[in-house]
Amino acid sequence: MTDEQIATVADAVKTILTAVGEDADRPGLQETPRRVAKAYNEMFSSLTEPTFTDYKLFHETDNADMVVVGQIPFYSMCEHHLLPFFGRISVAYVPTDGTIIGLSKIPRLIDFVTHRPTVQENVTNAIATELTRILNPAGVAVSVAARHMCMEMRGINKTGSVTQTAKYLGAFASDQALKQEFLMRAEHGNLNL
Ligand SMILES: Nc1nc2c(ncn2[C@@H]2O[C@H](COP(=O)(O)OP(=O)(O)OP(=O)(O)O)[C@@H](O)[C@H]2O)c(=O)[nH]1
Ligand SMILES: [Zn+2]
Repeated sequence: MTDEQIATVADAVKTILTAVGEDADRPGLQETPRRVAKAYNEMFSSLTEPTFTDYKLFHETDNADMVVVGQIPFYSMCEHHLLPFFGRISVAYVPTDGTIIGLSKIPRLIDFVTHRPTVQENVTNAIATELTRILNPAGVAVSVAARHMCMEMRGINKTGSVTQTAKYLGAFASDQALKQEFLMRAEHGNLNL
């Protein structure tokens, strides 16, 4: 966000504090609007990036087995309440023609799709869609498990409930054994590390 956008968000936060009945000028709150604006600048950082471009592809392997990156932590904000949802994402793809992506770029892609107001289903689908665009792989699998603060600290108040979503494309959609192997490796493959 620009300095002007940060100032606008800070003004809006001060308005909210006053509207809910706080004294926005009391000492403990004087810096709060600007802190919240800076926090939003981090949490919504990908709104200033139109597309995900920060990746390199390699063609150094003839490996056609699935690559699994499991249990990647993420934080996002639900677009309905602007409250956090967070959890873990497991991603797998089956390379085509030995084309692979730098491993760190998968968590970077997760940051790109989660650092904006969104819903869990969109996070799940966007990761699968972007990896398909980038890698044209033989298959993509994405599994997301998350806790939603809008279901825990307000509303229905169900503490600890876990929402699970998944997207399977290509070989993972057509081959049940491959899907099962992904789920097994994503959930249990790192227990001894
Ligand atoms: N499908 C989906 N729903 C979500 C997600 N995050 C929040 N929600 C839901 O969005 C819905 C918004 O429903 P509304 O009825 O418009 O809002 P509300 O009155 O605050 O709903 P309650 O949470 O039931 O009090 C709620 O059911 C939330 O649980 C998400 O990632 N995916
Ligand atoms: Zn919500």
